[in-house]
Amino acid sequence: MTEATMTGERLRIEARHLTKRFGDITAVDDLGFTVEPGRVTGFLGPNGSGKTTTMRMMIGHITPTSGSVTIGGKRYREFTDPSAAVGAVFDAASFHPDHSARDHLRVYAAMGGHPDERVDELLSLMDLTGAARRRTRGFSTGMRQRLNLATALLGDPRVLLLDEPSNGLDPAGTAWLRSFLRHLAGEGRTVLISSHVLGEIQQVADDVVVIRQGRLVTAAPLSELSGMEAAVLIRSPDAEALVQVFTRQPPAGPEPRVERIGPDQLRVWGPDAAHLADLAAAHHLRIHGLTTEEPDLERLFLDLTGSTR
Ligand SMILES: Nc1ncnc2c1ncn2[C@@H]1O[C@H](COP(=O)(O)OP(=O)(O)OP(=O)(O)O)[C@@H](O)[C@H]1O
Repeated sequence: MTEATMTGERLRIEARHLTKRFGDITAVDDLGFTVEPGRVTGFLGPNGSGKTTTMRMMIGHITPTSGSVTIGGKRYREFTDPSAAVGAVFDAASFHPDHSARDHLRVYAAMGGHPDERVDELLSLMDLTGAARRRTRGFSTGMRQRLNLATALLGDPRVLLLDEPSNGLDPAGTAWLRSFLRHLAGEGRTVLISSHVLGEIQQVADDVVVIRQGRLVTAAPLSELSGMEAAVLIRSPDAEALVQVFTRQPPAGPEPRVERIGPDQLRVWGPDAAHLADLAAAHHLRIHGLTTEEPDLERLFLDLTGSTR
């Protein structure tokens, strides 16, 4: 039986053993992950790793070879009003060049049974009211992206899927998109955004799902991923003595892991810079430089996905 999507419903996406083969190519390979409502999830992987194929399977554009992906426990086709459940933006979305932004939205609104007022609401929300009557052929990439987004939002969906939405956006457009997505997640919606560059989603994602060659590499909160890398770089003429102190009399809190990276340099993971400096001072050991190294998430991502830069 099918049911209408209720306002405020929280819909979790669940992929189980999801697999898609195109002839000899296995684009998606036994993939399992969940995407939680109320959060922004980054879907990451190098070019050709299967992100678009996976997202197209979520909305029934592509049929899985085996396994399943459900939204709120249902397959996309089981929703009586799919546009109220899921909105999707794919790169390839195109507009009739001679149609205005308003015409374009009206066509889609009519198809989905949405009133014309919704079109004006979205034009305003997307800051396109001023361009509503202009033909889309003259639209900038940013305007096209916003029109794509408006189209996906016509049914006020509880789940939003965005495939590489930052492509071609300027910094202002990217910042706007980030705050908009955060706002949608704050309303309990499920937001999945794909990218092949971690930096693009690092500032917006709560969780990440990383894939490589169609297989899951990791699925975790972004904070856990960054936690793996935090380090303090210490320059000291007493480096050897510091190693002894840190390993034999560790400070309270996380246990230090120490790497000697030169005669007078150490890298320490675990305790923060203040703890390490206090410990050195307590043992009258000299510190000439102390830097907290921001975790290089991009490096980590490239390592995880086996890419190079
Ligand atoms: N219709 C198709 N027929 C044959 N092979 C396909 C088809 N669609 C995708 N593929 C192949 O499946 C693999 C995964 O492609 P997909 O587009 O899903 O990856 P992606 O991670 O979205 O990449 P990108 O970041 O470049 O968009 C690739 O090897 C691609 O060439």
